[in-house]
Amino acid sequence: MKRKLLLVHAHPDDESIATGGVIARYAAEGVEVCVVTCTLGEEGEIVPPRLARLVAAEADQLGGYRSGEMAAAAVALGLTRHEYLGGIGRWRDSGMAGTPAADHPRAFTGGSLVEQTAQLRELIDDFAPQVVVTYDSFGGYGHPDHIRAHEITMAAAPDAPSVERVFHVVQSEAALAVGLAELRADGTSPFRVAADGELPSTPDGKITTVVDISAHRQAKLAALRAHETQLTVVDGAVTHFALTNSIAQPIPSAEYFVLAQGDAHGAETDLFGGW
Ligand SMILES: CC(=O)N[C@H]1[C@@H](O[C@@H]2[C@H](O)[C@H](O)[C@@H](O)[C@H](O)[C@H]2O)O[C@H](CO)[C@@H](O)[C@@H]1O
Ligand SMILES: [Zn+2]
Repeated sequence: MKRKLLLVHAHPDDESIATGGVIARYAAEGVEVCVVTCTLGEEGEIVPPRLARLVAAEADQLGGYRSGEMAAAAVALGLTRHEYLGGIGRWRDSGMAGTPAADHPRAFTGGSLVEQTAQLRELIDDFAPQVVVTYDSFGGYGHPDHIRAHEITMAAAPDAPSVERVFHVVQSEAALAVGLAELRADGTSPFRVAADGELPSTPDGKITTVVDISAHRQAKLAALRAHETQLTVVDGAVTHFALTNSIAQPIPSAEYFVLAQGDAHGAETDLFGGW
């Protein structure tokens, strides 16, 4: 049976930041991979000064520009199917918690949970994945759109006939600490290295699945570079990245998951393991 993996993300860039390695790995292994992105990331900040006026408060063109970044990242990852929830432009980036963007009439978090869940379920029934990946209930770091993406996925996926496993992608506490220590020891990052405990992570005792993505790290880096409005990739002794907040973050050679539903047998190092 053809293996199929579906990943549900909030903004263009999340697919590469959180799961770029597993997308590249499984696509290379012949798994059919589909990413659903819930918004166009219209409310994002912008790194390159030459693009600064695209922001929502000025030309309000960032969403369209990021759709192009998303397409380029898909090519870098070997991703062959990408969907926007409800169709491109249906749901708008709600902004960080507490910002007025949440009041926009098309804001993702202001939309109907029932409608959005039905839109996702329609995609799941059409694609028929055995494995579905999204964020944990905190959305990874608390962004309202990430939390809503978790909510609709956990409403739509578990009882879909094809779905056998649902995973939450998380940051490994241990891998993050090692990566930050390497960045501090290297001492050459142009960005501030996050302090221990500053970035959200999951205790490794809760992690069920560690997928080695070292063979696909270059594809992940290329996909990250495609999202130039949102982040900077720093090449060097310790290749790392920083979002628009200019906080240096490591790029581990594995991606980490917590099995939220399904049979854990054989899933220690492979989302499809044991089958
Ligand atoms: C990775 C991610 O989810 N990015 C979101 C996030 O962007 C952050 C936001 O602009 C914050 O104010 C910055 O300090 C941080 O560096 C950014 O990563 O929220 C944006 C607005 O909702 C969203 O467009 C972006 O994809
Ligand atoms: Zn996001």
